[in-house]
Amino acid sequence: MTNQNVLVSDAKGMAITVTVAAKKAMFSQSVPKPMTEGGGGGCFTIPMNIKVLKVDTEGGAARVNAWVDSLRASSPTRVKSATPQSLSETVDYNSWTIHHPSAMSMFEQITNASKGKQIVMFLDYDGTLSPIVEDPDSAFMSNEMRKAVRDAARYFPTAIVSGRCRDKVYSFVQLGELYYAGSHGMDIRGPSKSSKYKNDNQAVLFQPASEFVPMIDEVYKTLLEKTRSISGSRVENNKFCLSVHFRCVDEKSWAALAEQVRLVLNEYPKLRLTQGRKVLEIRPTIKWDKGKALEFLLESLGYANSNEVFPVYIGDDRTDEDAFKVLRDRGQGFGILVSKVPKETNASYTLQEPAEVKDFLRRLVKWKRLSNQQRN
Ligand SMILES: O=P(O)(O)OC[C@H]1O[C@H](O[C@H]2O[C@H](CO)[C@@H](O)[C@H](O)[C@H]2O)[C@H](O)[C@@H](O)[C@@H]1O
Repeated sequence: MTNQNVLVSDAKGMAITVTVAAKKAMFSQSVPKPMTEGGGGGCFTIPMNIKVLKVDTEGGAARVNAWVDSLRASSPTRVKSATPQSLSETVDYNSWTIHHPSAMSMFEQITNASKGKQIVMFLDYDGTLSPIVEDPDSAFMSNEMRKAVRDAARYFPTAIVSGRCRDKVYSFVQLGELYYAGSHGMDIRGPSKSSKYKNDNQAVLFQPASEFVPMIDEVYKTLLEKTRSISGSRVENNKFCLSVHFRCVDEKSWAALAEQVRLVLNEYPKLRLTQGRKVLEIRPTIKWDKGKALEFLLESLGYANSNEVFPVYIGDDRTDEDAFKVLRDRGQGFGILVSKVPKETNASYTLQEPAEVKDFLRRLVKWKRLSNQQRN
């Protein structure tokens, strides 16, 4: 892969800048070749591919039930406590943490593995920087978390990688010095504020799904109409993708809501479904996800084929697994899953909740400051 930029056109014929490797990854079947050198963090992983929920016209009821079961399994209704309650929960939890230890308890091993390399930080938003709340418009991040992210960005190039629309996630984070990859990586922008990592000759702007915007708008309007009678349902327009929220819907109506999604999607074979935390996400069938966005950003930062980079990706969602898998396949850096409950994951380490993410970022900044002082 090279770090050379090329111009391609979006649907409106506007020139946008993409790197050669990103263009290749987007339009070909092949995934960029995994790196075999420069491995960093430990990888105790259970191989797992993110579930892409298939849309078919037959067996609709079975399909809808499978989605609902999958939504339930991936987003436990209530976590009573951070610590497991029953003996079997304790056994499950303990064996899971052997394979995915806490990033706080493994802090020294992590920083040792990163020595001599540039840490690049990738942060998911919902459930990672902000706690999960019922109203998606109120998922604010605390000022302490903002400060922790700002401090981290002083030492490490930092990107927010979110399923949200880029403008929306920017309005929550409000830090101009970061990279933002909104709509599951389908809308990437570099820092707007001066940053020591920004390369002005290489404006990062990438929107691989722009031709889908009219279709997404159409589906958004149709879904709003079709789901209006389902109390608590909500459809969120994330520009290049949509989220259909189940969180405030009575579980008895989940199948009805999922059925509406299925019926609408039957008309759009160029769209696919993925799922997050009590949410079904509708997005274009292009080969682009958070993992591809991570690779694109690394390349834009000049680390396409470098052994001197140590990417750290922190996320809580199934869609973050694409990025964890990229890091595992590259054997570079590591993923950290934010979760209080055992989950299948390609992440190497875990943190329990956003408060721990903040502590981890603070500790990393403190460690970096100290090691810089010792060097000078
Ligand atoms: O990639 P992310 O930044 O994690 O975004 C994924 C989805 O996050 C939001 O939904 C989730 O958080 C909401 C607020 O806490 C919560 O109400 C919802 O149940 C969660 O699924 C966002 O609203 C979605 O559009 C994103 O796709």
